[in-house]
Amino acid sequence: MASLTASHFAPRNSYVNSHGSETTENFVQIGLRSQSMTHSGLRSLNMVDKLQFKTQAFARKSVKKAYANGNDTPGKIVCLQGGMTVVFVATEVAPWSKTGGLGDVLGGLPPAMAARGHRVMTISPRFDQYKDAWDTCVVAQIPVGDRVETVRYFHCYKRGVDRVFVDHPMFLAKVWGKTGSKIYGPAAGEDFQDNQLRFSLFCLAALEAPRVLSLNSSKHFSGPYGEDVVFVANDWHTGLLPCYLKSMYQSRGIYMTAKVALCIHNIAYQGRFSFSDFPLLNLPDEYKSSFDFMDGYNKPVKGRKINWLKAGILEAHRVITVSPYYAQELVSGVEKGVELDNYLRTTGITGIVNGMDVQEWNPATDKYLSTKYEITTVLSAKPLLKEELQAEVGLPVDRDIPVIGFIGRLEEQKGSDILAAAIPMLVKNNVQIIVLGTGKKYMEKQIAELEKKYPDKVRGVAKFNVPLAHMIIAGADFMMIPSRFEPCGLIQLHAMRYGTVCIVSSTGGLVDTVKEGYTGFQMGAFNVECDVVDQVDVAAIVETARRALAVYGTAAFKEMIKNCMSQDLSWKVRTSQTLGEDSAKPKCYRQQSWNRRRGDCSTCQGECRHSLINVDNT
Ligand SMILES: Nc1ncnc2c1ncn2[C@@H]1O[C@H](COP(=O)(O)OP(=O)(O)O[C@H]2O[C@H](CO)[C@@H](O)[C@H](O)[C@H]2O)[C@@H](O)[C@H]1O
Repeated sequence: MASLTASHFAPRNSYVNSHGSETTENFVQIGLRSQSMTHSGLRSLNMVDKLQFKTQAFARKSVKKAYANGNDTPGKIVCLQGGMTVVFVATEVAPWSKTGGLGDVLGGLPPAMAARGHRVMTISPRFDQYKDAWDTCVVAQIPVGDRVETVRYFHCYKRGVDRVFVDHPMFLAKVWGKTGSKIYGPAAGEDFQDNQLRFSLFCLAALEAPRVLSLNSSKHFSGPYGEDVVFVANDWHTGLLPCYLKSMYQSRGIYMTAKVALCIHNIAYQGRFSFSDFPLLNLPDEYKSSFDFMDGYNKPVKGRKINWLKAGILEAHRVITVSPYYAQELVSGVEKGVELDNYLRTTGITGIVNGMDVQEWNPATDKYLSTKYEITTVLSAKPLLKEELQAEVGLPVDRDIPVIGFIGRLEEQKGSDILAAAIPMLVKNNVQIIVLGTGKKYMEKQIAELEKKYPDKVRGVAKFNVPLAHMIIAGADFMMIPSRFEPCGLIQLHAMRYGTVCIVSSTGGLVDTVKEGYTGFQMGAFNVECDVVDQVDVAAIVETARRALAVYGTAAFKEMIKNCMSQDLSWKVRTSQTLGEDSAKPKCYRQQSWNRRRGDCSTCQGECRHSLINVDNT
């Protein structure tokens, strides 16, 4: 069976050449949880506590008090003397830069951390002239390849977080914009030739920032961040960060207490390059073995390679990922671990489910919706929003026709090709299907052809369109998420918050967050082979959609809408859930009795899906 490594994945994280990027989060969650007043939380903190958690009791008490008082903004919160200094490093930070979920997480998690009393910075490239970020006039000289480059730091302070942007022509001159695929390459699926130099420069600039910037926007903190820092690196682009920390700083007595947590948002993108490129990275030879990698692919060169993500995994102090079930999948074997499973089994990996940004995604205040709503008004608001959505995309306007939405990159991970194969059968039902996504050209074409064939039933919008994404999330009755694999997935969280019932494949975070018959419908795990569309999976989509459509409009469906909306899916609650009471419940780490259709485990009656899977050998 072809592994997920094959060059199936598109651009933004291109694949065997340069690759995806995303966020940071789990580690933060660890930090959050560390204050969540549970034993297990503190236990799983063992890395963090070595860093800065010197006054845990005080911190826990203060946070408890702050939340008891309803405080959730940094302006109001008690300043925690025992809090951490956390620096998130990622190529995307919404709303300034975003091609997918990485940007979302970097947008939402840091403010949640700050609200807990931590001092929090994010660092990302300055891809555009962001109107709210000012030139600090601080520059740094950064060795990159065989030359030295000057970077400038731009800054703004939002929701308690120092947002820092690294300015250099390798970012801004190439991209000029926040959502284009040009963050990683000139077009979808292509990488910039100099991506290794770009992200090497970015990692070093990120390591300099906490030392050279003196930031004073916060009421609670001022001056440089200093050296007692927890860096949260995200995905392969930041895999060099722990290597540089050790080789260029700690070897000189700097950052001696600093640590790096590496968060994997998507292991399919690893940053594999020719082995002969190693000297470009300015690392001592002793690091070669951490990068050394053999695979059977010819991209970008045949044979021996360097692998940035592998090095990040081996050199970071801790490895985390975005859901417990994905953590399990990553260590389960070569297919889902994409040839890094054996290293992860050695280092250990902790999975903590993502939260979502409940400010950006709030049906009660959503600026893209003409009708705002919450749980008590959802049943009257949704039909209106559905009609608007139908009119917007040019489908027949009829509130009684159930609408299924799909939002995501059109590529194998997201299973848009499986959905396309299922659509001719799906449209035999009384249903409309709206697909919003960009990605591989042949998949965009597939959707366009289906639209031509079924003009009254199918719409495909091949654009990155945030307002329309909000309209679909609110106006659709169901959200279809047929991913071959899904580390966590944010679409289903957004959808549930808006009372839109999800139909999901049983993988990664979709297993952890969508409960069969209660908040959605599970389709079972799909074949991860990317170069085939498995007819069993097509049938699973058709059969599950039929099951969901049969419930549409019934009292049970209304109940599901309410179940979805009554969950708190924010970062705040996520963190306390995962490290809090759920970690005390019985766990089924292997989920041997997993029922792929029902989406739960008969041994634990589903409880295992909320447990913290800590595959930790350290
Ligand atoms: N055409 C379009 N127009 C407008 N908006 C669009 C869009 N296509 C996608 N989006 C938006 O981009 C985000 C995608 O979120 P996903 O969780 O699917 O992320 P992705 O796969 O990129 O991220 C990876 O990282 C995240 C974060 O850890 C994991 O949840 C996920 O499983 C992993 O694959 C959503 O906010 C969605 O609305």
